[in-house]
Amino acid sequence: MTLDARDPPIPLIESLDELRVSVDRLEREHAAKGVTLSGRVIHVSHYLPIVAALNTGDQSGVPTPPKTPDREPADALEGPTGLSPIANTPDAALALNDVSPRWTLTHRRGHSAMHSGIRSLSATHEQVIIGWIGAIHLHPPTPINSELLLDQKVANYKGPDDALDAKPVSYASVWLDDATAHDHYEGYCKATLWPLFHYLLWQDVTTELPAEDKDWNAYVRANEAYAKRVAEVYKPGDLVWIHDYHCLLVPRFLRQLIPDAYIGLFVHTPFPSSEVFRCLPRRKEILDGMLGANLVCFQTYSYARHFSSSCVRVCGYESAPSGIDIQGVITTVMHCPVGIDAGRVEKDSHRPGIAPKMETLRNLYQGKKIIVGRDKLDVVKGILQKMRAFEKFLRDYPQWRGKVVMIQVTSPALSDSPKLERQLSEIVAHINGEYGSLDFVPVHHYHQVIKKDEFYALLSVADLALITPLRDGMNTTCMEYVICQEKTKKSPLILSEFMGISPNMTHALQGVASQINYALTMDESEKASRQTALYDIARTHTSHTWAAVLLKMLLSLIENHNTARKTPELDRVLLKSKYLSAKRRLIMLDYDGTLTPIVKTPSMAVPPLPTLEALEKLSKDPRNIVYIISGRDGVFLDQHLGHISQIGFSAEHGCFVKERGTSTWVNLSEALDMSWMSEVKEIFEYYTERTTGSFIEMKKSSITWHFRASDPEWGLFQCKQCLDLLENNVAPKRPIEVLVGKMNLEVRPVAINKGEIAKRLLYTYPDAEFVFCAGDDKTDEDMFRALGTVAVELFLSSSQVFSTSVGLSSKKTLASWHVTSPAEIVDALLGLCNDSPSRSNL
Ligand SMILES: O=P(O)(O)OC[C@H]1O[C@H](O[C@H]2O[C@H](CO)[C@@H](O)[C@H](O)[C@H]2O)[C@H](O)[C@@H](O)[C@@H]1O
Repeated sequence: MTLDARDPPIPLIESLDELRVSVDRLEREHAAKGVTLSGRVIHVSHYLPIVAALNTGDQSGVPTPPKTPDREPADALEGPTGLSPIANTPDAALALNDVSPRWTLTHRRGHSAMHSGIRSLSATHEQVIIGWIGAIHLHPPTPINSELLLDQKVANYKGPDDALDAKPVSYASVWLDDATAHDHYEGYCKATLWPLFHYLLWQDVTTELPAEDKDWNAYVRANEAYAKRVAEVYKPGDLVWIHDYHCLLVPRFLRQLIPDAYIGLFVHTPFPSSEVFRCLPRRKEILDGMLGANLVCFQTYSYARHFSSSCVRVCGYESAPSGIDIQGVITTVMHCPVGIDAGRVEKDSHRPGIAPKMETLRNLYQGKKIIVGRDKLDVVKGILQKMRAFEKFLRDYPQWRGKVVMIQVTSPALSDSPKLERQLSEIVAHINGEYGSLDFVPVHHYHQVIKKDEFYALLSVADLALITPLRDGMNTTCMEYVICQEKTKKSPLILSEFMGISPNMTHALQGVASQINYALTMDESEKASRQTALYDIARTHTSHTWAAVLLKMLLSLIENHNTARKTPELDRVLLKSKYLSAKRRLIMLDYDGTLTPIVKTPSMAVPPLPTLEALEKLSKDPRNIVYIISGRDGVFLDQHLGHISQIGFSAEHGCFVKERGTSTWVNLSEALDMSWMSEVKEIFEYYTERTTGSFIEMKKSSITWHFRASDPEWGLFQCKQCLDLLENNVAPKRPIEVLVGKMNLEVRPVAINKGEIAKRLLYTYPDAEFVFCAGDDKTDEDMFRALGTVAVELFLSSSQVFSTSVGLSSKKTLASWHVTSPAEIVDALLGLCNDSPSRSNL
């Protein structure tokens, strides 16, 4: 099978030393520009790497380690960070931490790649690690109320390797009540998000639908608690990295608490195709939660692409070259695969205890080829399918019968699946019955947590590793295998193509039954060359380089983040006071997206009642000159607003004008060359035929091609093609300007724009002492630009001119003020003409 061509392997990255130099350089550059950075990184993940137990008196009670959360099987061992085994015993932890004898803090296993990456940053940065401490194990079970005490203990916790860090690491726990913790993790995370993110729609994993609302509410509560905890420890200039699918709403909640925080989100799981993701009832909330981050990063390009595509398709957001654009605010979307602590694994794989275990295994399976597999007993790991493939191999290649053993280790998953266990036992028994004999057993299945030495011994003696999950965010076992094989057999590796690691491990084999035969008969030189390539990847793409890349990426975005001008929110008190003191007021208003919200079909964008009320009231005041300056044609404006006789109109981006109190439209484009219209129409027709849902809006002097109702990605792609054609082949020869609007492309004469109309009005009413001009899209920027120049000529001070953009404060605009919705514009207008105080005065 071939790889998805769109999912390229990650090119070789900078070495860890080079990355650290780049990070240091970026920080110096920021400092030189006056950007405050604290030199501290806050990491947020579901669990702290700590287990707490309270010994309530019965000394016989020893805390049992909690079940490992959903991570690669290697994590269920002692962890490839190579933690000293002594630290994993409560007594040792007491000695290490010097805590009250009642509390025992021990190292939590799991997420080893993430934690070793995080820890590696301590070489250069101070760090705070925030997470849930987990359920407290009481011996004997007793009610407790010792959170405060435990909080201090956690803050001062020293992990097994913390003493080696150049910069301090501290810990802060998030407190979740039992119901929230349970429904957040076992509920929304494991029963809803996990299956969906691994392409298992819920009916495949359970006969009952997940308790959607209860679990969702707990997910929200838990995510709020994580965000609050970050806010409590946050110092200006901290970089915040939030990890994984348990915390997808934390970026948004944190953004609300600390608007200027530098936030990164790393998703360790797969992110499914938008067609699957859109099945999630809370899809929009999840995406909005994630988009609170400045940077969202995934393991692979495919996952990043699926995420961007979901933002476009589910939320209707725009895709920008580097990420997702929500009204001018960009969330950058990147990918960077996590690796392992290769140096540590290398060292650990040569521990003295391993060689005798390898010898034992060799003697046990003398003369046989050994295939190894180790997976969590989780349906997404595809163990049944792997067994079926092994059976097919024995069926198709009878010459191997009696000569190959498959050693499959499964570690317990979070929640037991008796059905899966039974099915696995059945298929193992079937293969052994069919292809085994009294003195030969082809499949050896061990369902247990094996010791790291045993695991590394197994990986080292193997002739082939078979790692074939149905879906896996990354999978680091294969990297450990490659490291273990370097000094032993250089045996090949078969990987499923549905793993995050696969695009990077291009020298592994894909496919199963026939590839087992191929791998077992591979000559030594091919084995060696494949191993060299795989080893190179495992050694260079480590958990340490991953963490350094994350830091570098977030630091690289800070410049944009800081230099992006924030447009202040419209000051309604100032607006009203300037309005009241002016004897003459000029009010220029765009229509779509300013006086009425953007809707799917242009004809549905009728003015809401408050808009009509505001326009009627404003235009009745003889001191007010009110104009609508729109891209719409005169017919539409007449139909919906024509009855308000004291309003003046400009239609089709300035091509037509209807003065106040008159009923005649004056065509300002009459003298212009309009021969381009048929050519542009033909081009738009070409694209309409090929873009389902798109249509052309023909006006008298301008043409608009709409694609809002089309497939969003195809529509945007076609729009870019069409824009390219118009700009490069038509615009250079014809007197036109091509405008990129809101899900549309517009073409109008180059000589006329909304800015010209705004200038005209400013010169016509030079006695205006108050100017309010509002718009939402790029064509309205022409008005704001004109205001900037003409206001100076007319001696209008900046406090008299209220150019107002509808959009977020970080949207790029020439306007001086912003509001976030058309409703706020209308509310501000009503606030001006009503005697009652405006909303902001209340
Ligand atoms: O200058 P404006 O008053 O803002 O008008 C700009 C264009 O607006 C209309 O299209 C946009 O609004 C539609 C209704 O909300 C929406 O369906 C469409 O996707 C938007 O592009 C209008 O149809 C165009 O003629 C105007 O030029």
